[in-house]
Amino acid sequence: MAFPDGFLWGAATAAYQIEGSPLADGAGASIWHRFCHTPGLVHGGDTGDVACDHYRRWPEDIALMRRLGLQSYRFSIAWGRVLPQGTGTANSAGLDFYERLVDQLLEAGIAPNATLYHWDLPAALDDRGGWLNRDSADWFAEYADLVFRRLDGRVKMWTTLNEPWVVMDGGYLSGALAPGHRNLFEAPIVAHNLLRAHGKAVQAYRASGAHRIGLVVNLEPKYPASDAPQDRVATRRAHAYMNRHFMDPVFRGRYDAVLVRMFGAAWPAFPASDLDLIRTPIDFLGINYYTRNVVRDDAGRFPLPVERPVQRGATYTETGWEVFPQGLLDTLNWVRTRYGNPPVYITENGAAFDDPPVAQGGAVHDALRTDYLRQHLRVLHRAIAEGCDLRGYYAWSLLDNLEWAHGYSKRFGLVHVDYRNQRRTLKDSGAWYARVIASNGQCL
Ligand SMILES: OC[C@@H]1[C@@H](O)[C@H](O)[C@@H](O)c2[nH]c(CCc3ccccc3)c[n+]21
Repeated sequence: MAFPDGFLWGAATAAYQIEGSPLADGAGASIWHRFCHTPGLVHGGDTGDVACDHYRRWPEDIALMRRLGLQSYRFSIAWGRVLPQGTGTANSAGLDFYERLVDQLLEAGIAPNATLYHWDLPAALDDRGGWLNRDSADWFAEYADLVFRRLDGRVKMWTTLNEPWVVMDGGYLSGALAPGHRNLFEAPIVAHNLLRAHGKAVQAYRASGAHRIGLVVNLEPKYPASDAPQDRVATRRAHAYMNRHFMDPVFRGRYDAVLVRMFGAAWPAFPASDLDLIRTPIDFLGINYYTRNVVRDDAGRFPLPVERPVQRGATYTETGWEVFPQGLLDTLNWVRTRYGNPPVYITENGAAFDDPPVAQGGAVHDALRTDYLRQHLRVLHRAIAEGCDLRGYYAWSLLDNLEWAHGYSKRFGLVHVDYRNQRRTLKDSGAWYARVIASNGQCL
């Protein structure tokens, strides 16, 4: 099933998950450096101090990308390497690192796709209120403008934020992610400032940039556990809370009324002009898709109880997510019909399984991951046939890496990393993905 000519095949990573050396060469600490170094918050006390040592081994990792035949590589820039205090004086060593990485990617024929924010806020800005401070939108725009002026042209695909919903829900409601707050009143303020920051960065790009910029969202389709009214109402609420929460303001310039009602007294009165900023047009949407959510009656409780009722006969990943490729098709058709069929890249899709150990001679027979990826790529072909303007796909992830609060216990990589000696081993799924890319999906 060949994909359209020009369909872009890639793999994705994020700075704090792979780079290591978080304080090297003048870099400023991030909230994830602080979070990992706070006892009890991350599995096994794991930190990003070393991770995949990509800050030093990036030439070797670009060689791996060439071996996979990647046409594009999605990575994130650590704000604190570029601006150690988050604003003010730039750190040339930090900018140099990303400049060298980008130049070598281009040398290898791999198109860089740079994410400005993948959760690693400079700790110095968190000390000033972080995303709770309305000034955060200006701080982000200052950082974005600096990076655009240095790298735009060599980087031709930019995204502002990775998954503002996860930043809000994980960082300020469940507290499972940095900075670990649990405050219903903070969540909408953070979400709104993230969206304002996105809008200001897009406006900064329109002033100096010459290529394309978008936003990356995690979308998880919600299905009622039954036709019972209370299950259907709960499903609509879950859909409002995760999926329409950021898509509606960015593409339609207003928040979902169901969402506003759910927050009730915790929903502030935002200036109407903010929504004009937030809806500044973008060039493409990045969608991170992993699984679906079956929703049962939530009895009106809020924040929503996070539950995933087990689906008989389904396969589950090591992170407890049901393998449900149909949800990707449903999601893409929902975006197509509700938001005017914007150009879309799947900026993350992948799975953690209990991979077998590296076999003699260096192989990792991760058949479950290959099957997961194959099922989801087949669905993409159908989505294109049904009219979705789907431009490309990035597998999550190039490398096994730091899976946030799970530490190194969950492996998503197409390439296995032995953290004892940093040895990389191409998994069977990686070799298979290389064949998919070489055949433009024909072999699926
Ligand atoms: O969990 C796998 C990946 C992370 O390693 C990426 O950094 C992040 O962009 C990302 N997002 C999602 C889906 C949203 C989600 C994140 C965390 C927890 C639950 C859902 C899965 N992933």
